[in-house]
Amino acid sequence: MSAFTPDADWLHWHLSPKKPDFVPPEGAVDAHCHVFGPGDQFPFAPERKYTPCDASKDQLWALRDHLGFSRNVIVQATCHGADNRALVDALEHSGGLARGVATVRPDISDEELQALHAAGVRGVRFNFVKRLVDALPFDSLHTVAERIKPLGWHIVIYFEAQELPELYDFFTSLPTTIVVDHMGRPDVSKPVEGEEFQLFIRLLRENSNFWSKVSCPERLSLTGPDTYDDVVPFARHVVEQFPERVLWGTDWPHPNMKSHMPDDGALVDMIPRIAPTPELQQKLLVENPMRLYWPEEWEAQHGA
Ligand SMILES: O=C(O)/C=C(\CC(=O)C(=O)O)C(=O)O
Repeated sequence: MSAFTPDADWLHWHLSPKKPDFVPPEGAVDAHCHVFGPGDQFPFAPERKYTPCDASKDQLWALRDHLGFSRNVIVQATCHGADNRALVDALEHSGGLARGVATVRPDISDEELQALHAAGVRGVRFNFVKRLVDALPFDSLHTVAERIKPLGWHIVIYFEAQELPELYDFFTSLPTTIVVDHMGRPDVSKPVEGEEFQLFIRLLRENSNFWSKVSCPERLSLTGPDTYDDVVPFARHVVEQFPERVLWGTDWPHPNMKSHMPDDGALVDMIPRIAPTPELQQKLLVENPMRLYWPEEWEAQHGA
């Protein structure tokens, strides 16, 4: 039993997701997911803005296998703050099949950075979503960026589309590969060719170090929890325009979902709708995440 009580409106992840009709290619990577707690072993951060249920590494591995995936990229969520112990524990018990994206403070020691790298961390996350976190000042984030660049790490950024204009110049000043969570959370009531989403497309087009996850239709859709039809054009546009720089993830255990809880198997079945050819699926699910998170292994198998 966890030492923490989930928020009263917390939705638990889907306990019996369908077996996907879509069979992912061999070596497919779930490139955005989380582990939470268990709270009595890995306490949630005092500064958190939500309290989740526990969601263990073993439950994540079971979902991976059920969906037909082979590897995970586990992303530190704000409920754990800069305490990466639950993440590191999962990485150290993954048999090399998981990599991590941590949250670190500017004053982290070199020894702590090296230990995170040894565990399998390959990036840090900058979260700007106000309901989740009070973001650090730009100069502090620049300090983190300069500290992690020598390790070859990248930076995952999470923001809402309406904030992109004010964040744009800061983002393009960062010195590493940048991965945008969930396409920058577009307002899908607006057109793909509209000003708001085209600013995001310009960010990717004019900056070859920028990647995007085409995940989380369940967070973005206004048409409800069946097919997320209104999100498909946005994700498909990004995949077709930037096939070498896209990633996909389940976002299990789907923190802070309020309207419904998606079936992870149904999320997998959306992949052919946003990546309609085997070549695009191979890049999205295997080549791109392997190049970013397991580059040595990928280059050993396929050349640089
Ligand atoms: O899990 C996600 O990608 C999205 C989240 C949670 C999150 O990012 C966090 O807690 O760090 C959200 O929109 O509430």
